[in-house]
Order: sequence, then C-alpha cells, then structure tokens
Amino acid sequence: MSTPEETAPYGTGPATPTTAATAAPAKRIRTHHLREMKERGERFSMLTAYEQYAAATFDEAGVEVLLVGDSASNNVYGNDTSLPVTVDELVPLTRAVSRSVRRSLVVGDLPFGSYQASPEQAYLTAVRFMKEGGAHCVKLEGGVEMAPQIRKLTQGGIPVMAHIGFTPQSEHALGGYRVQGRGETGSRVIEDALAVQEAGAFAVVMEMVPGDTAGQVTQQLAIPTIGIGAGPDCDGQVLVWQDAFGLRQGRMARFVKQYADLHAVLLQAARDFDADVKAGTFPGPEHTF
Ligand SMILES: Nc1nc(=O)c2c([nH]1)NC[C@@H]1CN(c3ccc(C(=O)N[C@@H](CCC(=O)O)C(=O)O)cc3)CN21
Ligand SMILES: CC(C)C(=O)C(=O)O
Ligand SMILES: [Mg+2]
Repeated sequence: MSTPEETAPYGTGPATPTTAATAAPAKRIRTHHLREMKERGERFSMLTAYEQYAAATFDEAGVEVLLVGDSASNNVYGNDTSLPVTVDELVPLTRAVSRSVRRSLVVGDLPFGSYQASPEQAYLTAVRFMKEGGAHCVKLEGGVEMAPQIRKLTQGGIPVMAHIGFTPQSEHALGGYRVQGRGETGSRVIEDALAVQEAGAFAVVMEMVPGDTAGQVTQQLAIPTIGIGAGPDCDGQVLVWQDAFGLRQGRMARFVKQYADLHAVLLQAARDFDADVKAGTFPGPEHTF
C-alpha cells in the first residue's frame, strides 16, 4: 500500500521534479552566489514565474533567479499595465513559486503603491512577501529616491534587488514605454545604480537602458546587474516568460527573443481536445472505468 502522499497527483511541488528525481539535492542559489558569479565573470539568467509548473521547469532548467513580477498584473490578471496589481494578489503567487523550487532564488516584486510612501511601509510589505509568500528577497523600482527603503529592508534582514532605467510602475511619470538614459540622462542611470548599491541592494535590474551605459554601470558596480533591453554587457538577463516562450500574442518589445511558440502548441491541443469531445472520440475505453 502506498501512502496518500505517494499517490497524490496534484500539488506535489518540488518533491517530484520531472526528470531530476535521482539527482543529488540541488544547492540553493543565495544572493551572494550571484555576486560570486559576477566576480568569476559568469553570467546568470532570470525569468518571471507566477505558478508551480513554470517555476519547477525553469528551476530544473538551471535558471538561477525566478521573479514573481508585478507584471503578473498583465500576464496573470489581464490588466493593461502593472499599476493595478495588489499585494494580496501577488503574495499567493509568490507562495506557489517558492513552494515549487529546489534551487532557484525567488524574488517577490513589490507592487505599485506598496513601498513608495515610506521605508516603514516598504518593510511591512516586504515582510508579507517573505513570511506569507516564502520569497527569498524582494525587488522594488527606483534609484536615488528609494535608497531609504533599500537601507531599511536590508538592515531588517531582507535582501533587496533594485530596478532602475525604465520602471514600469512610473510609466505615466516617464511618459510611456521609453528607453531611459539616452544622452545627458545617462548620468542619471549611473547615479541611480551607485545609490542603490550604496544603500545595500544585492543586485540591480536595468530596463531599457542603452547598451553602452549598461556596460559602464556593470563595470563600475560590485553588485551584479541584470538587463532587460540593456544589451549584452550585464551580468544577468531577465525576460517575462510568456514573451520569451511565445504564450503571449501581440506586439513584443524589441528586447524580446522568442524561444518557442507555446501559443501555437496550446491552441492546437485545445482544438484537438474540443474536436475529440464533439466527435465522441474522447474519452475512449482506456479512459473509462
Ligand atoms: N508581458 C510583459 N512583458 C514585459 O516585458 C513587461 C510586462 N509584461 N509588464 C510590465 C512591464 C512593461 N514593460 C514594457 C512594456 C512595453 C515596452 C515597449 O513597448 N517597448 C518598446 C519601445 C521602446 C522605445 O522605443 O523606447 C520597444 O520596442 O521595445 C517595454 C517594456 C516591461 N514589462
Ligand atoms: C520585467 C521584470 C524585470 C519585472 O519587473 C516584472 O516582470 O515585473
Ligand atoms: Mg516588475
């Protein structure tokens, strides 16, 4: 007789990786490992993840960092922008991802309005991602102006990933989806990068920053940089997984490379199922008790 746990078909989380069941226990990625990789001149990868199967698969693939992005606003909840998503909506997704990884570092992305008001607000929000969501660290958007928040969290035992350049939560203030730091404003990106490092951030995302500026920042900083639309000279790269693997349809930002066409695969599978049901060819005898 097997135990209920052994036969439970769902919600098995990281205990049943698809192929790695016999592999040695994976060593968890910690924030200092990313810095050591930078020091050795090695690059690392980051993808968004919002639920169990994507998270477990990317973990198994060797992706070092999984971001439960506030981009769940668009890619899970169907909003047009990242602004409407709430802490109450993101924390359960973070919990799903953190339960599903064996090795990857899980980053909870603090949503718009949940940390900008004060370092205290930021701390209380970040604690929810760590306690209820099981996140290993958090990310927040902003440079010089967010240094007090970054300092407060870091001193309170919560590692912080910063996010500078184009910061989608400020799209209305920035005047739309635009490359940041072209020409004279390049110095702003460098000031922001130095400020977040000084405040204690363990890494920094740079979004839509000219490649040469991102390369300079990467050289100047001791902490790793992670690019999205910031050229090849960052220490790591991040993409939204539904963009990279072709689940999302529509116009993609220039920085997206498409590695698969999951929309086509899923569409065909759904059409085949629908046709089988309508033809009476599913379920067959082998599916019937
Ligand atoms: N699915 C998805 N992918 C993302 O990359 C993403 C989200 N959602 N949601 C939150 C933010 C919004 N982001 C965006 C959204 C649009 C552009 C964009 O349209 N960029 C254009 C304009 C660049 C320019 O000319 O300045 C591009 O062609 O890259 C970029 C980043 C990144 N994040
Ligand atoms: C695009 C990444 C960096 C992000 O912040 C998100 O997915 O929310
Ligand atoms: Mg985000």
